[in-house]
Amino acid sequence: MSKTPSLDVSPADPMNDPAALVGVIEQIFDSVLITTTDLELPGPAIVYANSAFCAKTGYSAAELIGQTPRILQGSGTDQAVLERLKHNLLNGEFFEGCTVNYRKNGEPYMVRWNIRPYFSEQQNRSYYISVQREVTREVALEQTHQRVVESVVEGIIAVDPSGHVTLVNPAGQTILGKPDQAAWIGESWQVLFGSLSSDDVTDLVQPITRVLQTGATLTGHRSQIKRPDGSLLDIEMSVTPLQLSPDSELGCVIILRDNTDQRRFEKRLWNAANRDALTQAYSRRFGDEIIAREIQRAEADQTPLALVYFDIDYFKSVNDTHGHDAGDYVLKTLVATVTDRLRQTDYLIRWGGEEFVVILPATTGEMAMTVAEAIRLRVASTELDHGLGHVEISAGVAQYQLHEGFRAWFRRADEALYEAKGAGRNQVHSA
Ligand SMILES: Nc1nc2c(ncn2[C@@H]2O[C@H](COP(=O)(O)OP(=O)(O)OP(=O)(O)O)[C@@H](O)[C@H]2O)c(=O)[nH]1
Repeated sequence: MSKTPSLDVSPADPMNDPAALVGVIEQIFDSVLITTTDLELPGPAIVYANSAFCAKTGYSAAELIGQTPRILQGSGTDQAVLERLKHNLLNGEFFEGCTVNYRKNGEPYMVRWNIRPYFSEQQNRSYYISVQREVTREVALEQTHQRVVESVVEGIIAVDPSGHVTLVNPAGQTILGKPDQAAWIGESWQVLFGSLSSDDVTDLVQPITRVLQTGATLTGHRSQIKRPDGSLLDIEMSVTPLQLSPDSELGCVIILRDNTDQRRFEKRLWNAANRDALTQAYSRRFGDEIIAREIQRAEADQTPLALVYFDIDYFKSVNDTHGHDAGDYVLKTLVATVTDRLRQTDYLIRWGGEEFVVILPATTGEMAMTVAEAIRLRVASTELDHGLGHVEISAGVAQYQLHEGFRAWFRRADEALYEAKGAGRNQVHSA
């Protein structure tokens, strides 16, 4: 029986081959520096610097050997980090930190580095082995991100896949009315809305929950919230899901935009375009739009629609006796008084001068008579300031007849008003 010949070539073990290890250290991208362990001035001496270190700092190996690593330090070097470094090394502990170093040409760069004490048994000598990586771009990027997050006017909230808050920027804190980020970090995201009313919470929590469940992005969700100090805020919310890996749970980034000023501005613009500047009743121009729309709806749905056309009795004498400003005050008060009596769905239009039209959707002529009569009584019983006493109105009421069109409808109401005036004023007539 023949014996299998044994191979006497043992597999190579690079870890036992100093030349191979030096080759690795010379080849890696990170800088490696080995120094003596003398911490007293002038400090440890460099005994080895790899090619990456030389390339990064601009020094040759010959220039570095025997020097102290302090030649890398400068005005921007963080002394607190160096103190920690010294403390750790004196205690024989591992150190890791980040600071500014300087190249041979004086150019600063950010470095993240670690140092481990190493004791060589064979040579009975100890070293500090330091591995360094330039992080200038990463730090700059991180600082830029942080500045952006801190300076944007939108509130930014980050929620990790376990549902915990990891970031609330200053705008987010202001919008949610709680200027203390620390109170939220690490908390479950629902806590963010804990100080809002339950309706507001539902309006915000439900859409966020949906994003976390479905992964579908939400944009432009509008909501009005009441902050802890009672102030109302119009906000617009967008929620973008975040997934770290295909099978992980979803986190998200919530963006809150405070639209209060914009909405206020839009409302002011809208009012300027559609309301009468003196009384804030709807303008005649917008009134035409309302009437056309309501006629169309009444014709389509076959629902009743009524109109009250009224004007102030003897208004000329208010102006003549008390002046134009007093007349303006009477008109404003009248509009406030009548508006107060109307439903949200009714429209009060300043038709011109001291004439007004009220459009009452889903209202019969009979019901409109009751409304007009109530308005008449309320106006007559409203005591005006500045010793003006009270004013009275006369009104004509007409229900829309299908397909008659606005002109005919309005003419009937006008005739009813004329009758009311002729019959002695301070009364309501029906067409
Ligand atoms: N102060 C003020 N007066 C206005 C305004 N628009 C119209 N008027 C005045 O309203 C008055 C309307 O007078 P008339 O049309 O004679 O009607 P009246 O005095 O109310 O008489 P009757 O309607 O017949 O009871 C005029 O004096 C107008 O100058 C306004 O915006 N401000």
